[in-house]
Amino acid sequence: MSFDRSEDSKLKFKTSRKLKISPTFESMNLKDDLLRGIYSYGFEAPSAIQSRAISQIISGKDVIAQAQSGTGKTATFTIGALQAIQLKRKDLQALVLSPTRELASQICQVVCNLGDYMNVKAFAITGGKTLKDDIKKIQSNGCHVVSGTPGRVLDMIKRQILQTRNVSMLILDEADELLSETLGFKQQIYDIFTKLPKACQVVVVSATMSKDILEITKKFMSQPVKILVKKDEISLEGIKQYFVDVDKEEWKFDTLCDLYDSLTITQGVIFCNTKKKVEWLAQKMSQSNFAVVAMHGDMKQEDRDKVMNDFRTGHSRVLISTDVWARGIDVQQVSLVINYDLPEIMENYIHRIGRSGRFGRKGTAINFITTTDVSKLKQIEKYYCIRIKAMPASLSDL
Ligand SMILES: Nc1ncnc2c1ncn2[C@@H]1O[C@H](COP(=O)(O)OP(=O)(O)OP(=O)(O)O)[C@@H](O)[C@H]1O
Repeated sequence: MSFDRSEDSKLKFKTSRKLKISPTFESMNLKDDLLRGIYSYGFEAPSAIQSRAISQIISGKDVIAQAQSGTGKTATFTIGALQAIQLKRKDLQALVLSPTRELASQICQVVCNLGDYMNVKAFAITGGKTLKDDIKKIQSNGCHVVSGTPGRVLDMIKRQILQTRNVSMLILDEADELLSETLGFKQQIYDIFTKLPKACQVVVVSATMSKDILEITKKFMSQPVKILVKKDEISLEGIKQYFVDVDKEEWKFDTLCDLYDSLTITQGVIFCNTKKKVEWLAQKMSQSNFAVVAMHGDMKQEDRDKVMNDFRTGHSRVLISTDVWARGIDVQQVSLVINYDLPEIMENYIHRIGRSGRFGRKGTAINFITTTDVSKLKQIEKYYCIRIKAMPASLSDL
Protein backbone atom coordinates (compact mmCIF):
# COMPACT_ATOMS: atom_id res chain seq x y z
CA MET A 1 0.00 0.00 0.00
CA SER A 2 2.90 2.32 -0.52
CA PHE A 3 3.60 4.16 -3.73
CA ASP A 4 5.31 1.11 -5.24
CA ARG A 5 2.93 -0.69 -7.53
CA SER A 6 5.32 -3.01 -9.35
CA GLU A 7 3.76 -6.25 -8.03
CA ASP A 8 0.24 -5.02 -8.49
CA SER A 9 0.10 -5.17 -12.25
CA LYS A 10 0.89 -8.89 -12.37
CA LEU A 11 -2.43 -9.88 -10.81
CA LYS A 12 -5.67 -9.84 -12.77
CA PHE A 13 -9.13 -9.23 -11.36
CA LYS A 14 -12.26 -8.41 -13.26
CA THR A 15 -15.80 -7.36 -12.50
CA SER A 16 -18.15 -10.35 -12.60
CA ARG A 17 -20.00 -10.62 -15.88
CA LYS A 18 -23.69 -10.10 -16.54
CA LEU A 19 -24.64 -8.65 -13.19
CA LYS A 20 -28.31 -7.90 -12.76
CA ILE A 21 -29.08 -4.19 -12.46
CA SER A 22 -32.08 -3.23 -10.32
CA PRO A 23 -33.26 0.17 -11.56
CA THR A 24 -35.45 0.92 -8.54
CA PHE A 25 -35.58 0.01 -4.86
CA GLU A 26 -39.00 -1.63 -5.47
CA SER A 27 -37.48 -4.02 -7.96
CA MET A 28 -35.16 -5.41 -5.25
CA ASN A 29 -38.02 -7.23 -3.45
CA LEU A 30 -37.23 -5.61 -0.14
CA LYS A 31 -39.28 -5.91 3.03
CA ASP A 32 -42.03 -3.26 3.14
CA ASP A 33 -40.71 -1.72 6.34
CA LEU A 34 -37.24 -1.47 4.88
CA LEU A 35 -38.52 0.14 1.68
CA ARG A 36 -40.44 2.62 3.80
CA GLY A 37 -37.27 3.41 5.74
CA ILE A 38 -35.32 4.00 2.53
CA TYR A 39 -37.89 6.44 1.14
CA SER A 40 -38.42 8.30 4.36
CA TYR A 41 -34.64 8.74 4.60
CA GLY A 42 -34.97 10.68 1.36
CA PHE A 43 -33.60 8.21 -1.17
CA GLU A 44 -35.59 8.06 -4.40
CA ALA A 45 -33.57 5.88 -6.72
CA PRO A 46 -30.57 3.61 -6.18
CA SER A 47 -27.08 4.70 -7.19
CA ALA A 48 -25.04 2.60 -9.61
CA ILE A 49 -23.43 0.49 -6.88
CA GLN A 50 -26.76 0.08 -5.09
CA SER A 51 -28.45 -1.09 -8.32
CA ARG A 52 -25.78 -3.73 -8.78
CA ALA A 53 -24.65 -4.87 -5.36
CA ILE A 54 -27.73 -4.92 -3.10
CA SER A 55 -29.39 -7.86 -4.87
CA GLN A 56 -26.09 -9.77 -4.89
CA ILE A 57 -25.69 -9.28 -1.15
CA ILE A 58 -29.29 -10.35 -0.59
CA SER A 59 -28.69 -13.50 -2.63
CA GLY A 60 -26.23 -14.60 0.07
CA LYS A 61 -23.10 -14.65 -2.07
CA ASP A 62 -19.79 -13.21 -0.94
CA VAL A 63 -19.45 -9.79 -2.55
CA ILE A 64 -16.58 -7.41 -3.25
CA ALA A 65 -18.12 -4.00 -3.89
CA GLN A 66 -15.94 -1.16 -5.08
CA ALA A 67 -17.39 2.21 -6.03
CA GLN A 68 -16.20 5.81 -6.04
CA SER A 69 -16.28 7.80 -2.81
CA GLY A 70 -19.63 9.22 -1.80
CA THR A 71 -21.69 7.06 -4.15
CA GLY A 72 -23.69 5.23 -1.50
CA LYS A 73 -21.73 2.15 -0.48
CA THR A 74 -22.90 2.42 3.14
CA ALA A 75 -26.56 2.12 2.19
CA THR A 76 -25.62 -0.69 -0.20
CA PHE A 77 -24.41 -3.02 2.53
CA THR A 78 -26.85 -1.64 5.11
CA ILE A 79 -29.87 -2.41 2.93
CA GLY A 80 -28.37 -5.82 2.14
CA ALA A 81 -27.90 -6.57 5.83
CA LEU A 82 -31.29 -5.24 6.91
CA GLN A 83 -33.02 -7.36 4.30
CA ALA A 84 -31.18 -10.47 5.50
CA ILE A 85 -31.88 -10.02 9.21
CA GLN A 86 -34.62 -11.99 10.87
CA LEU A 87 -36.20 -9.52 13.24
CA LYS A 88 -38.15 -12.06 15.23
CA ARG A 89 -34.87 -13.28 16.61
CA LYS A 90 -32.88 -11.20 19.05
CA ASP A 91 -29.40 -12.42 18.27
CA LEU A 92 -26.52 -10.78 16.46
CA GLN A 93 -26.77 -11.49 12.74
CA ALA A 94 -24.71 -8.86 10.94
CA LEU A 95 -21.33 -7.47 11.91
CA VAL A 96 -19.86 -4.39 10.22
CA LEU A 97 -16.20 -3.53 10.83
CA SER A 98 -14.58 -0.24 9.89
CA PRO A 99 -11.28 1.44 10.79
CA THR A 100 -12.35 4.47 12.84
CA ARG A 101 -14.71 5.06 15.71
CA GLU A 102 -16.42 7.95 13.96
CA LEU A 103 -17.07 5.87 10.86
CA ALA A 104 -18.38 2.94 12.89
CA SER A 105 -20.80 5.28 14.68
CA GLN A 106 -21.87 6.90 11.42
CA ILE A 107 -22.62 3.48 9.91
CA CYS A 108 -24.62 2.51 12.99
CA GLN A 109 -26.66 5.69 12.53
CA VAL A 110 -27.38 4.80 8.88
CA VAL A 111 -28.49 1.30 9.96
CA CYS A 112 -30.86 2.86 12.50
CA ASN A 113 -32.17 5.41 10.01
CA LEU A 114 -32.81 2.99 7.16
CA GLY A 115 -34.15 0.43 9.62
CA ASP A 116 -36.32 2.99 11.36
CA TYR A 117 -39.58 1.11 10.69
CA MET A 118 -38.15 -2.33 11.34
CA ASN A 119 -37.45 -2.03 15.03
CA VAL A 120 -33.89 -3.10 14.33
CA LYS A 121 -31.49 -3.19 17.26
CA ALA A 122 -28.11 -1.82 16.18
CA PHE A 123 -25.15 -0.82 18.31
CA ALA A 124 -21.88 0.99 17.70
CA ILE A 125 -19.13 -0.91 19.50
CA THR A 126 -16.04 1.27 19.42
CA GLY A 127 -12.99 1.98 21.49
CA GLY A 128 -12.73 5.10 23.57
CA LYS A 129 -16.12 4.95 25.25
CA THR A 130 -17.59 3.00 28.13
CA LEU A 131 -20.17 0.59 26.84
CA LYS A 132 -21.83 -0.24 30.16
CA ASP A 133 -25.27 0.99 29.09
CA ASP A 134 -24.98 -0.63 25.67
CA ILE A 135 -23.98 -3.95 27.21
CA LYS A 136 -27.04 -3.87 29.46
CA LYS A 137 -29.30 -3.11 26.50
CA ILE A 138 -27.69 -5.81 24.36
CA GLN A 139 -28.16 -8.35 27.11
CA SER A 140 -31.76 -7.44 27.85
CA ASN A 141 -33.21 -6.41 24.45
CA GLY A 142 -30.93 -8.21 22.02
CA CYS A 143 -28.87 -6.87 19.16
CA HIS A 144 -29.23 -7.61 15.44
CA VAL A 145 -26.43 -5.49 13.98
CA VAL A 146 -23.10 -4.32 15.37
CA SER A 147 -21.00 -1.66 13.69
CA GLY A 148 -17.63 -1.41 15.30
CA THR A 149 -13.89 -1.06 15.21
CA PRO A 150 -12.00 -4.37 15.14
CA GLY A 151 -10.18 -4.14 18.48
CA ARG A 152 -13.22 -3.40 20.60
CA VAL A 153 -15.42 -5.88 18.73
CA LEU A 154 -12.86 -8.65 19.23
CA ASP A 155 -12.64 -7.79 22.91
CA MET A 156 -16.44 -7.96 23.28
CA ILE A 157 -16.52 -11.31 21.49
CA LYS A 158 -13.79 -12.71 23.72
CA ARG A 159 -15.66 -11.52 26.79
CA GLN A 160 -18.75 -13.25 25.36
CA ILE A 161 -20.80 -10.09 25.47
CA LEU A 162 -21.27 -10.42 21.73
CA GLN A 163 -22.46 -13.86 20.70
CA THR A 164 -21.30 -14.70 17.22
CA ARG A 165 -22.77 -18.14 16.63
CA ASN A 166 -25.60 -16.78 14.46
CA VAL A 167 -23.74 -14.05 12.60
CA SER A 168 -24.60 -14.67 8.98
CA MET A 169 -22.98 -11.60 7.42
CA LEU A 170 -19.60 -9.96 7.99
CA ILE A 171 -19.05 -6.62 6.29
CA LEU A 172 -15.62 -5.02 6.02
CA ASP A 173 -16.01 -1.35 5.14
CA GLU A 174 -12.84 0.38 3.93
CA ALA A 175 -11.67 -3.20 3.52
CA ASP A 176 -8.34 -2.32 1.92
CA GLU A 177 -7.44 -0.28 4.98
CA LEU A 178 -8.63 -2.98 7.39
CA LEU A 179 -6.58 -5.60 5.57
CA SER A 180 -3.46 -3.53 5.01
CA GLU A 181 -0.23 -4.58 6.63
CA THR A 182 0.50 -1.17 8.10
CA LEU A 183 -2.35 -0.59 10.52
CA GLY A 184 -2.51 -3.71 12.62
CA PHE A 185 -6.18 -4.47 12.00
CA LYS A 186 -5.49 -7.49 9.84
CA GLN A 187 -4.77 -9.93 12.68
CA GLN A 188 -7.77 -8.69 14.65
CA ILE A 189 -10.00 -9.25 11.59
CA TYR A 190 -8.65 -12.78 11.19
CA ASP A 191 -9.22 -13.43 14.90
CA ILE A 192 -12.80 -12.20 14.63
CA PHE A 193 -13.23 -14.32 11.53
CA THR A 194 -12.30 -17.50 13.38
CA LYS A 195 -15.14 -16.84 15.84
CA LEU A 196 -17.81 -16.65 13.12
CA PRO A 197 -19.78 -19.56 11.67
CA LYS A 198 -18.10 -21.17 8.66
CA ALA A 199 -21.04 -20.35 6.39
CA CYS A 200 -20.91 -16.64 7.24
CA GLN A 201 -21.31 -14.46 4.15
CA VAL A 202 -18.55 -11.88 3.65
CA VAL A 203 -18.99 -8.50 1.99
CA VAL A 204 -15.97 -6.27 1.42
CA VAL A 205 -16.35 -2.67 0.42
CA SER A 206 -14.13 0.28 -0.47
CA ALA A 207 -13.56 3.00 -3.02
CA THR A 208 -10.03 1.67 -3.49
CA MET A 209 -9.12 -1.94 -3.86
CA SER A 210 -5.58 -2.81 -4.86
CA LYS A 211 -4.86 -6.16 -6.45
CA ASP A 212 -2.81 -7.21 -3.43
CA ILE A 213 -5.88 -6.71 -1.27
CA LEU A 214 -8.06 -8.64 -3.70
CA GLU A 215 -5.51 -11.43 -3.49
CA ILE A 216 -5.83 -11.44 0.31
CA THR A 217 -9.62 -11.71 0.11
CA LYS A 218 -9.17 -15.13 -1.51
CA LYS A 219 -8.19 -16.42 1.92
CA PHE A 220 -11.60 -15.82 3.45
CA MET A 221 -14.06 -15.37 0.59
CA SER A 222 -15.44 -18.05 -1.65
CA GLN A 223 -16.16 -17.28 -5.29
CA PRO A 224 -17.14 -13.69 -4.56
CA VAL A 225 -19.18 -11.59 -6.93
CA LYS A 226 -16.87 -8.73 -7.87
CA ILE A 227 -17.92 -5.22 -8.72
CA LEU A 228 -14.72 -3.32 -9.41
CA VAL A 229 -13.76 0.10 -10.71
CA LYS A 230 -10.86 0.63 -13.07
CA LYS A 231 -8.09 2.86 -11.74
CA ASP A 232 -8.76 5.53 -14.33
CA GLU A 233 -12.41 5.75 -13.22
CA ILE A 234 -11.93 5.96 -9.46
CA SER A 235 -11.49 9.72 -9.30
CA LEU A 236 -14.79 11.60 -9.45
CA GLU A 237 -15.42 14.05 -12.30
CA GLY A 238 -17.28 16.35 -9.94
CA ILE A 239 -14.20 17.02 -7.82
CA LYS A 240 -11.90 19.55 -9.43
CA GLN A 241 -8.28 18.97 -8.46
CA TYR A 242 -5.55 21.59 -8.30
CA PHE A 243 -2.08 22.08 -6.95
CA VAL A 244 -0.45 25.17 -5.53
CA ASP A 245 3.27 25.36 -5.92
CA VAL A 246 4.32 26.54 -2.46
CA ASP A 247 7.95 25.74 -3.09
CA LYS A 248 8.94 25.50 0.59
CA GLU A 249 7.14 24.10 3.63
CA GLU A 250 7.30 27.55 5.31
CA TRP A 251 5.11 29.06 2.63
CA LYS A 252 2.22 26.71 3.11
CA PHE A 253 0.80 28.63 6.05
CA ASP A 254 0.37 31.95 4.26
CA THR A 255 -1.13 30.15 1.28
CA LEU A 256 -3.66 28.54 3.58
CA CYS A 257 -4.55 31.87 5.15
CA ASP A 258 -5.19 33.27 1.66
CA LEU A 259 -7.55 30.39 0.97
CA TYR A 260 -9.40 30.58 4.29
CA ASP A 261 -12.40 32.53 2.97
CA SER A 262 -12.98 29.93 0.29
CA LEU A 263 -12.94 27.22 2.95
CA THR A 264 -15.75 28.87 4.85
CA ILE A 265 -18.13 29.31 1.89
CA THR A 266 -19.54 25.94 2.80
CA GLN A 267 -17.27 23.67 4.82
CA GLY A 268 -13.72 22.49 4.31
CA VAL A 269 -11.25 19.93 5.59
CA ILE A 270 -7.48 20.42 5.75
CA PHE A 271 -5.34 17.30 5.93
CA CYS A 272 -1.91 17.08 7.57
CA ASN A 273 0.17 13.93 7.86
CA THR A 274 0.85 13.94 11.59
CA LYS A 275 -1.08 14.59 14.79
CA LYS A 276 1.60 17.02 15.89
CA LYS A 277 1.25 19.05 12.73
CA VAL A 278 -2.54 19.13 13.06
CA GLU A 279 -2.12 20.60 16.53
CA TRP A 280 0.54 23.03 15.43
CA LEU A 281 -1.48 24.25 12.45
CA ALA A 282 -4.71 24.57 14.43
CA GLN A 283 -2.90 26.64 17.04
CA LYS A 284 -1.22 28.85 14.47
CA MET A 285 -4.49 29.43 12.62
CA SER A 286 -6.28 30.30 15.85
CA GLN A 287 -3.50 32.71 16.85
CA SER A 288 -4.03 34.45 13.53
CA ASN A 289 -7.76 34.72 14.30
CA PHE A 290 -9.00 32.10 11.87
CA ALA A 291 -11.73 29.92 13.35
CA VAL A 292 -10.79 26.27 13.00
CA VAL A 293 -11.34 22.98 14.82
CA ALA A 294 -8.96 20.04 14.87
CA MET A 295 -9.24 16.32 15.30
CA HIS A 296 -6.77 13.45 15.52
CA GLY A 297 -6.51 9.99 17.00
CA ASP A 298 -4.70 10.95 20.19
CA MET A 299 -7.48 13.25 21.36
CA LYS A 300 -9.89 12.15 24.08
CA GLN A 301 -12.98 10.55 22.61
CA GLU A 302 -15.29 13.12 24.14
CA ASP A 303 -13.28 15.89 22.46
CA ARG A 304 -13.39 14.01 19.15
CA ASP A 305 -17.14 13.62 19.53
CA LYS A 306 -17.57 17.33 20.19
CA VAL A 307 -15.53 18.27 17.12
CA MET A 308 -17.54 15.84 14.98
CA ASN A 309 -20.79 17.14 16.32
CA ASP A 310 -19.88 20.80 15.79
CA PHE A 311 -18.67 20.09 12.28
CA ARG A 312 -21.66 17.96 11.30
CA THR A 313 -24.08 20.62 12.50
CA GLY A 314 -22.15 23.36 10.68
CA HIS A 315 -21.18 25.19 13.89
CA SER A 316 -17.59 24.88 12.82
CA ARG A 317 -16.70 25.20 9.18
CA VAL A 318 -13.02 24.44 8.89
CA LEU A 319 -11.59 21.22 10.23
CA ILE A 320 -7.91 20.28 10.38
CA SER A 321 -7.29 16.58 10.66
CA THR A 322 -5.09 13.56 9.98
CA ASP A 323 -6.05 10.54 7.93
CA VAL A 324 -8.39 9.57 10.77
CA TRP A 325 -10.80 11.70 8.73
CA ALA A 326 -9.72 10.43 5.30
CA ARG A 327 -12.17 7.60 4.87
CA GLY A 328 -15.90 7.22 4.90
CA ILE A 329 -16.91 10.26 6.93
CA ASP A 330 -19.93 11.79 5.26
CA VAL A 331 -20.62 15.49 5.74
CA GLN A 332 -22.48 16.55 2.64
CA GLN A 333 -21.67 20.27 2.98
CA VAL A 334 -17.91 19.73 2.62
CA SER A 335 -16.98 21.23 -0.72
CA LEU A 336 -13.27 21.97 -0.33
CA VAL A 337 -10.44 19.67 0.74
CA ILE A 338 -6.90 20.93 1.16
CA ASN A 339 -3.95 18.60 1.32
CA TYR A 340 -1.63 20.74 3.40
CA ASP A 341 0.60 17.66 3.13
CA LEU A 342 0.25 15.12 0.33
CA PRO A 343 -0.84 11.78 1.82
CA GLU A 344 1.75 9.12 2.56
CA ILE A 345 -0.51 6.40 1.21
CA MET A 346 -1.59 6.72 -2.41
CA GLU A 347 -5.14 5.42 -1.84
CA ASN A 348 -5.75 8.04 0.79
CA TYR A 349 -5.47 10.73 -1.87
CA ILE A 350 -8.70 9.41 -3.38
CA HIS A 351 -10.35 9.02 0.03
CA ARG A 352 -9.30 12.46 1.29
CA ILE A 353 -10.55 14.38 -1.73
CA GLY A 354 -13.69 12.24 -1.59
CA ARG A 355 -14.75 13.99 1.64
CA SER A 356 -16.06 16.60 -0.80
CA GLY A 357 -18.27 15.97 -3.79
CA ARG A 358 -20.62 13.63 -1.90
CA PHE A 359 -23.31 11.91 -3.95
CA GLY A 360 -22.89 13.98 -7.10
CA ARG A 361 -22.19 17.31 -5.43
CA LYS A 362 -19.38 19.48 -6.71
CA GLY A 363 -16.11 19.55 -4.84
CA THR A 364 -12.64 21.08 -5.04
CA ALA A 365 -9.35 19.61 -3.89
CA ILE A 366 -6.20 21.71 -3.51
CA ASN A 367 -2.78 20.17 -3.00
CA PHE A 368 0.10 22.16 -1.51
CA ILE A 369 3.23 21.08 -3.32
CA THR A 370 6.79 21.73 -2.20
CA THR A 371 9.67 20.96 -4.53
CA THR A 372 10.07 17.52 -2.93
CA ASP A 373 6.39 16.69 -3.55
CA VAL A 374 6.50 17.14 -7.30
CA SER A 375 7.33 13.53 -8.11
CA LYS A 376 4.76 12.21 -5.62
CA LEU A 377 2.04 14.25 -7.28
CA LYS A 378 3.10 12.97 -10.69
CA GLN A 379 2.82 9.40 -9.38
CA ILE A 380 -0.71 10.03 -8.17
CA GLU A 381 -1.65 11.53 -11.53
CA LYS A 382 -0.17 8.60 -13.37
CA TYR A 383 -1.68 5.91 -11.17
CA TYR A 384 -5.23 7.27 -11.30
CA CYS A 385 -4.92 8.71 -14.84
CA ILE A 386 -5.89 12.21 -13.69
CA ARG A 387 -4.66 15.71 -14.37
CA ILE A 388 -4.09 17.95 -11.40
CA LYS A 389 -3.81 21.48 -12.76
CA ALA A 390 -2.23 24.56 -11.26
CA MET A 391 -4.78 26.47 -9.24
CA PRO A 392 -6.10 29.55 -11.01
CA ALA A 393 -4.86 32.84 -9.56
CA SER A 394 -8.27 33.70 -8.23
CA LEU A 395 -10.18 30.95 -6.51
CA SER A 396 -13.43 32.63 -7.49
CA ASP A 397 -12.64 31.40 -11.02
CA LEU A 398 -13.25 27.88 -9.81
N1 LIG B 1 -29.82 6.36 -3.32
C1 LIG B 1 -29.48 7.49 -2.73
N2 LIG B 1 -30.18 8.63 -2.95
C2 LIG B 1 -29.79 9.80 -2.36
N3 LIG B 1 -28.73 9.93 -1.54
C3 LIG B 1 -28.01 8.84 -1.28
C4 LIG B 1 -28.34 7.56 -1.86
N4 LIG B 1 -27.42 6.66 -1.44
C5 LIG B 1 -26.59 7.33 -0.63
N5 LIG B 1 -26.92 8.63 -0.53
C6 LIG B 1 -26.22 9.67 0.25
O1 LIG B 1 -24.95 9.85 -0.34
C7 LIG B 1 -23.99 10.21 0.64
C8 LIG B 1 -22.74 9.36 0.48
O2 LIG B 1 -23.04 8.01 0.78
P1 LIG B 1 -22.01 7.05 1.52
O3 LIG B 1 -21.47 7.72 2.73
O4 LIG B 1 -22.65 5.74 1.67
O5 LIG B 1 -20.87 6.97 0.42
P2 LIG B 1 -19.70 5.92 0.29
O6 LIG B 1 -19.78 5.37 -1.07
O7 LIG B 1 -19.72 4.97 1.43
O8 LIG B 1 -18.45 6.89 0.38
P3 LIG B 1 -16.96 6.67 0.95
O9 LIG B 1 -16.18 6.02 -0.14
O10 LIG B 1 -16.49 8.05 1.23
O11 LIG B 1 -17.06 5.81 2.18
C9 LIG B 1 -24.67 10.03 1.98
O12 LIG B 1 -25.00 11.31 2.49
C10 LIG B 1 -25.90 9.23 1.67
O13 LIG B 1 -26.96 9.50 2.55
